[in-house]
Amino acid sequence: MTAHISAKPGDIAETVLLPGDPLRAKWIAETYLTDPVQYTAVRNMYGYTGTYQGHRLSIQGSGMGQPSASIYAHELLAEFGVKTLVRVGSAGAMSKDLSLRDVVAAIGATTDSAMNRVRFNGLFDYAPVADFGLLRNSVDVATEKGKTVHVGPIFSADTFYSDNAEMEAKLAEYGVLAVEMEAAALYTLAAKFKARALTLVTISDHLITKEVMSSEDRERSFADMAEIALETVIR
Ligand SMILES: O=P(O)(O)O[C@H]1O[C@H](CO)[C@@H](O)[C@H]1O
Ligand SMILES: O=c1cc[nH]c(=O)[nH]1
Repeated sequence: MTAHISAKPGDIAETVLLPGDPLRAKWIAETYLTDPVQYTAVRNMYGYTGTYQGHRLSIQGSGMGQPSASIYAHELLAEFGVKTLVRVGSAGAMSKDLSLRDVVAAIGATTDSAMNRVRFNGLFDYAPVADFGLLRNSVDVATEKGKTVHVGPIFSADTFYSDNAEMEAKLAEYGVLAVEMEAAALYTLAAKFKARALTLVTISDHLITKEVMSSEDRERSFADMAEIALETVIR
C-alpha cells in the first residue's frame, strides 16, 4: 500500500504497462488480459493485474504530465518491485512524415521540465533514453506483425496548450517526431531504479495538419500499440 496505489505486496506484476489515461488501462486490461483483477482505484487511477499469454502483467494508469507519472513510476519501482515499465500513450505529431494512428517508439526524450534540473542541481542536461532491448523487441514485434513503428526522439512537454509553436518547429528540425508529457521522467526513474523502460505512443493529434482524435478513440482504439507493447514485454 502506498499513498497513491492501494495494492498489497505481490498484487502488481514485475512488468507494467503505463497508459496516462486510467480508462485506457481499463480497456487494455479488459480487452487483452485473462482474469484481470483491479488492485487499485485510488483517485480513479485504475490498476489491473492479469495474464497475457500465460505471462503475469499489470496495467496502471499514470495520469497526465511528469509529476503525476513520476509518482506512479516511483511507487511501482521503489515499493512494488517493478522491473519493466512500458508507457502506452498518445502524442501529437511534430513531423510531417507521421499520420494519425502511427505508432512511435521513443528512443529518447527531450524535455522542458525542470524536474531533472532540480535532480542534478542544474549541472547536467541528463539524456533520458529507452531500454535498448525493449526498443529492439518493439521493432521486431511490429515487423513480424506487418506493422510499422517509427523509432526516434520525442518531446516530453510540461504544457499541452503550448504558446511556442516556433520552439516546436525547431525541435522538429532537429529530428524530434512527436510531443507527449511523460517519457523523460519515466526513462529517468527507470535508470535510477535499474529497471527497464520504453515509451510507445500513438499519434492522436497532428501539430502540422491540425487533425485530432476524439477522447473515446484515445481511450479505446489503440489496438496496434497495445498489441505491440504486450508482445514486446513477454519476449
Ligand atoms: O494519452 P496519455 O497516455 O495520457 O498521453 C498524452 O495525453 C495527455 C494529454 O492529453 C498527456 O498525458 C500526454 O502525454
Ligand atoms: O501531450 C500531447 C498528447 C497528445 N497530443 C499532443 O499534442 N500533446
